[in-house]
Amino acid sequence: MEEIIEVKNLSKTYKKRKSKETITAVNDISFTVNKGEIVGLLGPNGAGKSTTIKLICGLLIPDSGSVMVNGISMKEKRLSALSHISAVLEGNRNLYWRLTVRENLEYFSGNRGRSSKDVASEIEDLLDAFNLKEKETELVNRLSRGMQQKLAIAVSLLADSKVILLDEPTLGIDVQTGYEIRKILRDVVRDYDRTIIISSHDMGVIQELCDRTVIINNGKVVTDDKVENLLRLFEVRAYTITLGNALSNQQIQLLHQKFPHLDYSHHSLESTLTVNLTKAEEFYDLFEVLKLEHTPVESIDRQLINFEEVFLKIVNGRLHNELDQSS
Ligand SMILES: Nc1ncnc2c1ncn2[C@@H]1O[C@H](COP(=O)(O)OP(=O)(O)OP(=O)(O)O)[C@@H](O)[C@H]1O
Repeated sequence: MEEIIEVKNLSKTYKKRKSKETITAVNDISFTVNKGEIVGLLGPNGAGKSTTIKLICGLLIPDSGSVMVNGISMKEKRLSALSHISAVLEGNRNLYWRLTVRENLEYFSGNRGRSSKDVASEIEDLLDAFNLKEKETELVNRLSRGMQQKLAIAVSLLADSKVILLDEPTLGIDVQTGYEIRKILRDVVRDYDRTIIISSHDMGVIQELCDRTVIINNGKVVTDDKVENLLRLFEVRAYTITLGNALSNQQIQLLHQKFPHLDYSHHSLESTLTVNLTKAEEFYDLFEVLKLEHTPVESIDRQLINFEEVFLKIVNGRLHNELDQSS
């Protein structure tokens, strides 16, 4: 696969104005993005996602490390590298507020050197696909936040650049418009044959749209893998076992020795064990311990894990344990 973005050992610190305190927002981050991929940048608040996006689109200059866009160094040939990138940044939608929807589409495509004849039919298609046809003569400052976001994404597609960076595309947008934006990104953007990097908190966006996700925490890459691999890593081994009786202290101790990440809860109505099993044989170990006190098993459910849970496990440092167990 052909690589279009290479982020190498990127670091960026900020200085707080008043206290002069230094904040390391991005700390030696490296990853690559191949042509045609949709890659999600995921991470908790303050992880460094927006800073990474701003470094990739040249809005910030790194303290160290490099960004290559289509083989061109952002540091050495900034304008040439930037000609391959369109960015829709959070809180700054790069639109002219006193122009109408259609005028924005026409203006920005012209701005990127495309003739109005060339883009005429594309503009019609985008107005349709983004459900903005009815609003084409509306001034941008009269549009809702969701419509402005859709327009900003449409403008980025018209710019004809190879890479689109979307920072939090569904943040602060209602459920319906969020769904529409995801659908547009899934259906339309793929037709436009673009490479996309999306930063988001929205697990729906990551799970539905992204081929791969780079998870960032405290300015570092924690994992970089296909969404389906991350889901599989956790999904196949998590079981919840409902017991007929409470466990004895000896049983709890033995189970914790064998399964360090086991969760045991006991309420007046129910006792449950939640455990990640690496191999089927581990069931025998578990049942041996239950047999000591003839603890009845009422049910065994394999847990269906969603991406949100996977994400929490990863940022809470559980990934390495899971990886160690699976190797
Ligand atoms: N201009 C700035 N000046 C000082 N510190 C900053 C600045 N911008 C970001 N930071 C700090 O850098 C760290 C990373 O911020 P960044 O916005 O990149 O994270 P993020 O993952 O995008 O967070 P969020 O999801 O909350 O938007 C945070 O601790 C943040 O407070």
